[in-house]
Amino acid sequence: MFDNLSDRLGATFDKLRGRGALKEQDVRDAMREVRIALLEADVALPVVRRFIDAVTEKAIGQDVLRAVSPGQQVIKIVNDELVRTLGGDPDEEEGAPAPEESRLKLEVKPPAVVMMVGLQGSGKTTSTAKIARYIREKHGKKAMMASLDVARPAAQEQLAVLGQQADIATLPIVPGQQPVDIARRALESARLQNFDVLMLDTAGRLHVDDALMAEMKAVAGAADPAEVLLVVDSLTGQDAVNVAKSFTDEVPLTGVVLTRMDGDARGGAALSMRAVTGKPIKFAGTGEKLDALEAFHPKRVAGRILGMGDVVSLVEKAAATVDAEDAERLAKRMSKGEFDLNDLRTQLKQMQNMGGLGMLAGMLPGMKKAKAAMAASNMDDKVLLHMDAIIGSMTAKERAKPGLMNAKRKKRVAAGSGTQVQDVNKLLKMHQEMSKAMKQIRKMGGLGGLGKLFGGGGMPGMGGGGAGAPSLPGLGGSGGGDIPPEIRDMMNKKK
Ligand SMILES: Nc1nc2c(ncn2[C@@H]2O[C@H](COP(=O)(O)OP(=O)(O)OP(=O)(O)O)[C@@H](O)[C@H]2O)c(=O)[nH]1
Repeated sequence: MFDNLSDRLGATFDKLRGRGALKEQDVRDAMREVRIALLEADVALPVVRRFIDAVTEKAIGQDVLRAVSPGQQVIKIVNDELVRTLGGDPDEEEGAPAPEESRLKLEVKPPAVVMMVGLQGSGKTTSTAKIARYIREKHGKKAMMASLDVARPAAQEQLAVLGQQADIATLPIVPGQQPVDIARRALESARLQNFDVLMLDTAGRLHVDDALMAEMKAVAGAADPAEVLLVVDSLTGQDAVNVAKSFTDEVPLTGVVLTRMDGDARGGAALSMRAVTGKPIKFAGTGEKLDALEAFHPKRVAGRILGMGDVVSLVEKAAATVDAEDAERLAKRMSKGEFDLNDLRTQLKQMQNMGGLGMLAGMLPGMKKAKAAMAASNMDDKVLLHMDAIIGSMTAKERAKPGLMNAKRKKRVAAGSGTQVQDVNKLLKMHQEMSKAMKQIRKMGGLGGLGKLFGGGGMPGMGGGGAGAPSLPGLGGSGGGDIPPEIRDMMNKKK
């Protein structure tokens, strides 16, 4: 699991922290954890080996040994290797477009044929419509779709329905016509009607077999496709990679579409795919809706693998421990953009239940600053108890509006809670940062939105309906599996 990878890395690198230099043995110990995590994520063994070797070699190098923060250095090396394994360049600029090899090559004499192949149920038909739509939105090109699936009853109708939904032309169905003939008719029709692109949705099978491959070859021969995209279900892990390997050997694939990335928190298929097949992943399907398709960005996916998986385990922990009533009250307030010291107190209680402050803050991308504030004030879980006492010594008014407190009141509160004025100030500073972070998270659709991205439930206490908590209004996720652009940006920025 991805959260295992980050858990393991976190635990291992915590041990490394503060030692000043990385010893070979430390790196090897850390890599053992990485290896287990990757294998658990269903990454193919040769890919795991290559990955570990590459990281080990770089990590034991001179530069790393001189580093101030060895743990972080290794995390960076692991991250960069993830990006490379996914087919990206770790040094590319933030916000750069998808790598060249991941882009569609449509600059041929129109109509450019995009042939979709894959097993039954992989999401081929849905992806065909998604890509036709994508081509219109991102390339400004007009696409026509044709289904060559004469094996599955109603497959052609399914594509026609999707075409209607997305306002994309489909080739009229002629009952009884065979795939190669349909392909020829589609080409002719697309040419006559001046379509830029022709999407061919081919038949699937339950397994790779000779008849299927023969049909794919015949269609490719007749249609001379500019792109042959293999659609595989990322949830099937190494099976997806094996399917891809079989197709690669038979059909001139130009790229891979990984569907159901919205439900795949492990990324094993993504990590193995390129290394095993040598074909770039061009798109990731992120939901059932027709706009749930992303150009494949290795850096983003690497970021998700390393960092964002934390959110899932956080969600699970939260679901098990958070008091549902508190959570609902807090969510309501936060949905109005309110977060005072009473809320902070509730939140602190929940954080304690969930394993402490630092852990929680470390998990939430929006909480970076709050975490820095905590680190700066040397806050640990003992301080968490003090904070509860400090807030308990304030008046109701002060809890609602902490800005009201003057120096004299702060002194009183400190005395009343058995702490120092500087502790009170630290707490206020932290509240400020958290309240900012909360607003940011709220803007992004709430933690529910984050949780849903990775197939987890929402995060109770902060919105979204997690197991064991009621569905909370206001802050819920953005629905579906769509990744809101803000979160996408955030995932991109997060290293
Ligand atoms: N969550 C999620 N669901 C998807 C995704 N892509 C496709 N699906 C769903 O998966 C199911 C199967 O998709 P289809 O497009 O019918 O599969 P297919 O490969 O064309 O199947 P055949 O035509 O039988 O070969 C549908 O319910 C889709 O909505 C995705 O990226 N995420």
